[in-house]
Amino acid sequence: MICSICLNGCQPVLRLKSRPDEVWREAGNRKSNIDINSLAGEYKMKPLRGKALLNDPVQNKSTAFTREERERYGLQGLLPYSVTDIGKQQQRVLANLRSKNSNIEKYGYLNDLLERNQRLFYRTLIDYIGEIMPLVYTPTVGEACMKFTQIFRKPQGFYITPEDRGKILPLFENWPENDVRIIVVTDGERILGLGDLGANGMGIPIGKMALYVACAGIRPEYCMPVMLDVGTSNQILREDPLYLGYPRPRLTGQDYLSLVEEFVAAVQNKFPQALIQFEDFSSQNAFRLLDRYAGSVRCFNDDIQGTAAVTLAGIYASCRITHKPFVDLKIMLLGTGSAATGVAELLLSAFMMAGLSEAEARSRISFVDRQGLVVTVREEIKPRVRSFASEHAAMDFVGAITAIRPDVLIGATGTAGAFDEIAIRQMARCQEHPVIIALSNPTSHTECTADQAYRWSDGRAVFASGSPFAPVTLDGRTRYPAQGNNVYIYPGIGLGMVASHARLVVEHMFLATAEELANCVLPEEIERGSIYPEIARVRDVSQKIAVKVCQVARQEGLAGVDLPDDLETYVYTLMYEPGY
Ligand SMILES: NC(=O)C1=CN([C@@H]2O[C@H](COP(=O)(O)OP(=O)(O)OC[C@H]3O[C@@H](n4cnc5c(N)ncnc54)[C@H](O)[C@@H]3O)[C@@H](O)[C@H]2O)C=CC1
Ligand SMILES: CC(=O)C(=O)O
Ligand SMILES: [Mg+2]
Repeated sequence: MICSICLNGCQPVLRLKSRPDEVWREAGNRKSNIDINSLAGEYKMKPLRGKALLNDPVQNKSTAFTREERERYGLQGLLPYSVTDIGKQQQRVLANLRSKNSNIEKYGYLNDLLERNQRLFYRTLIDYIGEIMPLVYTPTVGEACMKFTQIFRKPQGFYITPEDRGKILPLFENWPENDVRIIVVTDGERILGLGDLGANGMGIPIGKMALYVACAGIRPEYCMPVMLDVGTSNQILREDPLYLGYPRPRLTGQDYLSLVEEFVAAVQNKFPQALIQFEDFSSQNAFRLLDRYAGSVRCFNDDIQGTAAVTLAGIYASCRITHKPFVDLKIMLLGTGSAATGVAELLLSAFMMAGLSEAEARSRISFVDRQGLVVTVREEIKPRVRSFASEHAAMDFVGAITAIRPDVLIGATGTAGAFDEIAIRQMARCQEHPVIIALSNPTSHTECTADQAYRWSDGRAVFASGSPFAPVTLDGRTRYPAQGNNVYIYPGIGLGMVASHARLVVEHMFLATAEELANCVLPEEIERGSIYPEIARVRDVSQKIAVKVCQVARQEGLAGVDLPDDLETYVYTLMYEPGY
């Protein structure tokens, strides 16, 4: 019998909700010195009774408390008669959810559910990930951030402002958990393609964390969303009487860097096992912080590195549709920010790993910005982009497509419509199956829609986008766009880091996980033109990504524990599976 988790023949007994150490023993692996209970051990719960128990989102089961539990915990009279199981509760949640008129109402309802009954929230998110992910993540999270001041109900996550300078470490004592393994931190300066949203950007770390739990089985208590609220350059927000953030102009320069430094040092001190995920920083700070910390601190930047891996995976998978060898590809990037530059740098390594010289590899990658093709004769070029500048004469975007004839076009601009009809038609003139990856989020900021990409390429494009699009039927044939989003990478990276206790996150992890993600795309998905796995399989994917991270950690001598041979089983045993 094939296991529905790993799809490779492991015994379904692993699905049982045994204690992790029992599962591990069952797997027959005794080669490790790992104390599995310290990694995935049961969460120690406070003993609660009565109303306090019903009001505790971690322990609450609401109508699922059995008669015996109702008696034992003083719940009689506090619940309606019927005892229901989690499945029935899910049906009620779904009926409620689907009755809402707008996505933002659904977002609010789901947030309330999380605050009421954490296990029911995560179980439902996992079981209905395709339907619910767009409501807790892109695109709805973008709208939620824009409306954060109006829809705010209950504080979640941890806020740090310049007024906390010098006392971040003691402030961490206020966080209810001592064992934090993953921190997603933003300063709110580049929230999706929406710009500087200041403290309203807290929706992003919260949404990313929910997906860590749902997509990779990271235990909720290990997760800490953080807002480094250093002010905002968004004057409209600062002047909004309902604005909840630090209502000053954004901290810059040394004042900014020293606050981040204090935050990172405090994390090392208080939560030494934590992985820090930098998220939605401005491009300049994103690179600055990554350069400063990647070599010494367990951290990565999701927009630079997670996005690069997911994009590289999509490019690898596209070769199975276009039947072109990866080493022959020419890739054009629109935008020269964090995401595009991260993609170019990982692609460079991937091309070189595939046998190209550095010069040859660089020549396969071209950048276009608002001024057109980035060419060597230009005076002002961003330092990280300069080495990719093309030898061509200066020309506009469509001219560059015509001259270079890229196989793959990637948009990371945050600008709606940046792939217009002329550009897509030109791609379709140059290539039988142009690969178009419109990374920008949320949907309102995508470079082009799925419908546009298929229509303007006469149905021949291979299309993926950062936010999800429904299938498109054109000339009687249905096309299935894929979602090219770092959600396929970062949760697995986090799980792999939790599993391996690796000291650092290194580039090989992103190269290896990109390959693995591409391998996860099933033949039937390739057949229908998708370059990413169906989102419903994201937990299986994250498990495989985590295994790759462990393998790289072991190969590079970075693992903090002696990893066992059977990494699939080991990683699986660490994954939180919500239920009663
Ligand atoms: N799908 C995914 O997993 C991810 C998507 N993104 C999305 O990518 C977008 C960009 O993110 P970052 O690179 O971090 O932002 P960024 O602000 O660092 O870079 C955006 C770049 O696009 C350029 N640009 C804007 N409009 C343009 C146009 N019409 N033509 C040419 N260049 C243009 C800007 O000058 C800048 O260089 C955002 O919308 C973000 O949501 C980012 C990370 C992951
Ligand atoms: C997906 C993501 O990380 C972004 O759009 O910024
Ligand atoms: Mg991001």
